[in-house]
Amino acid sequence: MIKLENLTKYYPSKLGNQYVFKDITFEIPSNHNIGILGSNGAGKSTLFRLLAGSEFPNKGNIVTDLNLSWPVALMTGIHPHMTGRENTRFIGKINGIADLDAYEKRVQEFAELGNKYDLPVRFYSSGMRPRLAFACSIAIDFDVYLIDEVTSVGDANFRRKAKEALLERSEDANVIMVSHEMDEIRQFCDSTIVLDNGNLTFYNDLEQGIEAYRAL
Ligand SMILES: Nc1ncnc2c1ncn2[C@@H]1O[C@H](COP(=O)(O)OP(=O)(O)OP(=O)(O)O)[C@@H](O)[C@H]1O
Repeated sequence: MIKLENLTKYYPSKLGNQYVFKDITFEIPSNHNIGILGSNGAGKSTLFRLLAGSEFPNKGNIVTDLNLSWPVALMTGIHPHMTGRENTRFIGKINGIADLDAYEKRVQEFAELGNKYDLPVRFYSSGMRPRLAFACSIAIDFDVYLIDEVTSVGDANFRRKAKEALLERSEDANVIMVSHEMDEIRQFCDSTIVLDNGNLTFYNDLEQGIEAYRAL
């Protein structure tokens, strides 16, 4: 269960507070793979950051009994001055992984960074960083994976591998995904939430949701 309770989120600006969500109460249905759809600026990434706990609401709460990932492709929690290996162990530790050696090995194998795994992340290319972040996330058994544009992770080969890993994981876990690619939404999701003007609408029928989004 993930509940948004009287949730308000705004960003202060010189034009006044810019509200993304105003006093929203909404339950994100469990046991669904959900695509979040909405126009540019509708609040998809903001919702993700709130779900992942990397930002807080101005008012209200998000209540959940599930273990949610951080947004998978994003660099949340990766420290540029630490090596890939050090980041992995740090992330493993804060996520309560008991066997850190096994976790480190899984991440190393999946990320395929070669000897760069032992260099500080600030020396990584822009494609290598999300590979590390993705590997750190997929190697943890979360209940729900928050996926922001999986198409943006690494090169074509890595993207294929990332998609396969996610599809495999979605047999036991669920995904909540933001993507502007409807093929990707169809591949991973069975339902959608459409964001429009600060409102969230759940569509149990994926195609109906895509149609509603296109009609915006
Ligand atoms: N850090 C911030 N400071 C100020 N305003 C912000 C900040 N982050 C987001 N916003 C504003 O909040 C609104 C929602 O932005 P958000 O990035 O969540 O939209 P989105 O649906 O993910 O858009 P896109 O499809 O373009 O990625 C926008 O109006 C944006 O300008």
